[in-house]
Amino acid sequence: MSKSIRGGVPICFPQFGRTSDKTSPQHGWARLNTWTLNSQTSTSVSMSISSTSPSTTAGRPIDGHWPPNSTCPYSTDLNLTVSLTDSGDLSYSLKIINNLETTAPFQCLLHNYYNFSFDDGKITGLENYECIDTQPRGSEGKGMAYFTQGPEPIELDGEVDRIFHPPSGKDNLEIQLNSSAISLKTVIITCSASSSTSSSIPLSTVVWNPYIKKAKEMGDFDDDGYKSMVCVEPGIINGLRILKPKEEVTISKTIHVE
Ligand SMILES: O=P(O)(O)OC[C@H]1O[C@H](O)[C@H](O)[C@@H](O)[C@@H]1O
Repeated sequence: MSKSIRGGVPICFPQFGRTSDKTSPQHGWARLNTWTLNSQTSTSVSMSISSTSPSTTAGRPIDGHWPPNSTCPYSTDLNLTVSLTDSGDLSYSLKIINNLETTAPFQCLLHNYYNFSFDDGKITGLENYECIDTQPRGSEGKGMAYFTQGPEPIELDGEVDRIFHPPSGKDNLEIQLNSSAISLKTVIITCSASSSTSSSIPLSTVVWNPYIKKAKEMGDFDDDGYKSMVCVEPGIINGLRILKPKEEVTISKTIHVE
């Protein structure tokens, strides 16, 4: 097992964050293990990883579904294709496959890092989402704050670590980033998820910037690295989603700059 890179798009699977099982790594095993390169062209690359591969370690799933030290009851494969489209967009397709005749609970999140200016960056597209703010400001002090995101853009003003769940009926994400880090161009992130056994799956997202103190605490991050980045992390993280027997779930994401 290795350390995940801090940049690009680490894949968080089968959970986002930590579980009460302290032996289970933060954000799961998928970003910590080596993926197999399956095919490559000048504009695309396809790779995969399997929970049952002998080289995949720390493959513990989420609480209550896989007791510590038990044999893995699941067999899930992840197939990822990243490609550059004819119009210059970057496109991701991540397929999560349950190989068994039993169910398998999971969460999955694409932990994208973007070049972004802390000072003037603006994030839009999350109005009416239900926000869980893990780093609330002012009188709310420590703990969590819960609110509905208004129409105003999200700006960075300190440590930001917020989870946004969509309002009913809004399954697909479309988020815009604007900042001088990208010459005030707009980065448009669109993301959707579907299943082989049902229609679309609602997508949540996390917005994260570590700010000064956390940036200093992270050994693999420049002290002032927080000034030029933001993570916008779409995923299936509103509770656990249960993969049905043999079900396949696909998360598709496109990054477009205009
Ligand atoms: O340091 P990592 O394990 O890569 O996690 C980096 C960050 O990921 C997400 O954005 C979480 O919401 C943050 O709480 C966490 O700090």
